[in-house]
Amino acid sequence: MLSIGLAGKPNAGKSTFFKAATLADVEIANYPFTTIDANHGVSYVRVKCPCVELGIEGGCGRCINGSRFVPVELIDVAGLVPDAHLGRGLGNEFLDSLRLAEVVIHVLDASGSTDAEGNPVGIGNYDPLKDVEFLKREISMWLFGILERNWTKLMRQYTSEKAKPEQIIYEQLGGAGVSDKDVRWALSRMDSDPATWSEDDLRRFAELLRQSSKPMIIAANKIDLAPRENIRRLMELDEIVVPVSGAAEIALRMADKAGVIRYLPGDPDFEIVGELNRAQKAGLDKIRVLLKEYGSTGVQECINRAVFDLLDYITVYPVEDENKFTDRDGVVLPDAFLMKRGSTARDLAYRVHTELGESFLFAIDARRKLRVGEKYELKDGDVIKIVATK
Ligand SMILES: Nc1nc2c(ncn2[C@@H]2O[C@H](COP(=O)(O)OP(=O)(O)OP(=O)(O)O)[C@@H](O)[C@H]2O)c(=O)[nH]1
Ligand SMILES: [Mg+2]
Repeated sequence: MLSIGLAGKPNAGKSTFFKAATLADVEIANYPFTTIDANHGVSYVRVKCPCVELGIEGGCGRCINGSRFVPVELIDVAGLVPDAHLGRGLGNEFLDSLRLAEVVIHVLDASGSTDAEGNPVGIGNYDPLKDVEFLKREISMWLFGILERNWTKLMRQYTSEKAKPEQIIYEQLGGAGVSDKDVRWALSRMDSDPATWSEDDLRRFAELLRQSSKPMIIAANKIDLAPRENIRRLMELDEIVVPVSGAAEIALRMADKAGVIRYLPGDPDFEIVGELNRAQKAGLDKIRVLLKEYGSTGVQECINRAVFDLLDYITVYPVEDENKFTDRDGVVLPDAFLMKRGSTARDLAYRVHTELGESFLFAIDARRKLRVGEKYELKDGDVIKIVATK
């Protein structure tokens, strides 16, 4: 499953975001290092279900009013402080939790109520813009550290055994979730032979690897507390910044679960359907004002943008019957798969089952009832039947 890391300084609201997005019961508190061991959980991207466009009567049964939720893994990492890569605040161990993450949501306390180390200082007493860059540096220096440890040996291997540098570097970084494509891309951006690199060159290379292997989106969290000026300044940055209130999302999801409101993650509003006491009503009224101003709580938007904008994934729907859009048992649109843009019909076959990939003959684009070959590039929302020899 695709993995998304939640990272940032202590007390920024990572576990709150995690709880909001997974409804897992995790510890949340207003002091640094509440989380020590990373939390892993399942959250979802929200997509438009094809059953609406396909005119399937009564819907498909797998979506809620045309919104389909496709699972992704979320990792709530312990708080990172500046110089974490040198081991400060157990930083190295904490950074290791990001190994599996393909993309990072940088949870940032936009209210300015916590300092660089996550200590509470009162709203507006810290400039959140100061936190924007530090996480990139920590992650790239962590990658640098992994490379530097064996660099001399690696380069000796490269020059004496004439091994390919991309292979050697990839193997060294394999466990850090860096792909061979990331390594090739970063190498292509360097203008000299790795054997001649200075320490600064290696640092620059590590930052390129970071950009490629752990792209980042900023969740400007605690918008319910934040001075508007902070949000405005963050939004002006040359970064993807999403205004977020993890706390508001938890309140809405819990109220929905309790049956007092109707709310779907990512919705711009909610409907009150149950009995509320005065305090609950006041709390929800406040959240409604926030939703009006920002469009949503931002939690779902962060997850969606991380997966679709940064990682460039698409959603495809394999079926067995191209006319009824069902599987063998008659279930309509049974599965939704997240795949990298550029994936082919054959890649989808492999994804469904290795055997299906191996015995692939052709595929049928079920929307157009059109036969396509193995190299057919899948499009977002495609409904595909695979035809194989077995
Ligand atoms: N008002 C408000 N408070 C929030 C929000 N998100 C988190 N908080 C509060 O911020 C504090 C820290 O939240 P956590 O989720 O524990 O933060 P963390 O980043 O996981 O912290 P560590 O595990 O210590 O690194 C808690 O008091 C939360 O209630 C938010 O959107 N709005
Ligand atoms: Mg935490």
